[in-house]
Amino acid sequence: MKSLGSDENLYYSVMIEMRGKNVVVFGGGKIAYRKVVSLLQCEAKVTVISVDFTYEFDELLNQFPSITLIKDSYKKEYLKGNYLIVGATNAKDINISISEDAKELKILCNIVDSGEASDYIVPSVVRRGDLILSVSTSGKSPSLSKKIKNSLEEEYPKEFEEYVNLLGKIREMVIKNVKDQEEKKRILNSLTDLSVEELRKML
Ligand SMILES: C[C@@]1(CC(=O)O)C2=NC(=C\c3[nH]c(c(CCC(=O)O)c3CC(=O)O)Cc3[nH]c(c(CC(=O)O)c3CCC(=O)O)/C=C3\N/C(=C\2)[C@@H](CCC(=O)O)[C@]3(C)CC(=O)O)/[C@H]1CCC(=O)O
Ligand SMILES: NC(=O)c1ccc[n+]([C@@H]2O[C@H](COP(=O)([O-])OP(=O)(O)OC[C@H]3O[C@@H](n4cnc5c(N)ncnc54)[C@H](O)[C@@H]3O)[C@@H](O)[C@H]2O)c1
Repeated sequence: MKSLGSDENLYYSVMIEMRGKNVVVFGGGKIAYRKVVSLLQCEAKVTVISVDFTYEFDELLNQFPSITLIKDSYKKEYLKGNYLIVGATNAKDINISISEDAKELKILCNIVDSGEASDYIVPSVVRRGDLILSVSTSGKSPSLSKKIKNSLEEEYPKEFEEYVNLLGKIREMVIKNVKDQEEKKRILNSLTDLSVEELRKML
């Protein structure tokens, strides 16, 4: 079997259910904010530790009361009990310590200024309800990821949210009612040739 990767990285793409899981983010700047928002949207339980915070973090407190903000500098003790760690300070040496300490505790970390020190990296994402389009360049060019994301946003407009919902509902009906395996597969594959209007009529 052929190995997948480029020379440096062999990333495995996964989708993680984050609801209720503890995540600690170090840093209170622009990049930390971006990571925190996407984690909160997935209903993770986020604690942010930073020497200082941009004003946007105060606004987050109103919108997501589950967030905890702690004004402090990095300490290893903050890592314990977390499912994921994000090192997003602007201090390279601190980010490296976060990575080393996380490895010792066997907790996956994302270090925003070093793909190498990260166990996982974050892709550029387009969300249309349950349709999730993720783009990564394995760290080679986040700018290209963003550019491709922007073109996917146009190619897959908001209507795809309803489209995927309908496909999901009809798929369940087909799985329940069609027993023949080949016939089931044929029908499920053919559903994606139908328009939203045609799918709506099937319900
Ligand atoms: C996708 C996105 C998700 C997110 O961050 O949420 C993301 N970066 C985004 C944007 C962005 N980041 C940077 C720029 C400036 C232009 C440029 O450098 O190209 C822009 C563009 C902009 O801001 O306009 C600078 C940058 N990024 C990293 C480094 C350090 C390094 O390379 O080592 C530096 C240099 C810092 C310096 O200057 O020294 C590292 C990483 N950034 C990643 C993700 C991971 C790899 C993703 C991949 O494989 O493509 C990885 C490895 C780690 C991680 O963060 O997970 C988000 C898209 C936002 C969107 O979707 O709109
Ligand atoms: N991954 C990405 O997408 C991406 C994009 C651009 C930049 N970066 C990198 O991310 C880093 C952070 O960028 P930013 O714009 O958010 O920086 P920033 O200067 O706005 O914020 C840095 C934050 O780290 C905090 N901090 C510093 N030392 C700390 C410590 N010891 N303990 C706790 N908190 C500490 C500061 O108080 C501040 O809130 C940059 O150094 C840059 O290299 C990453």
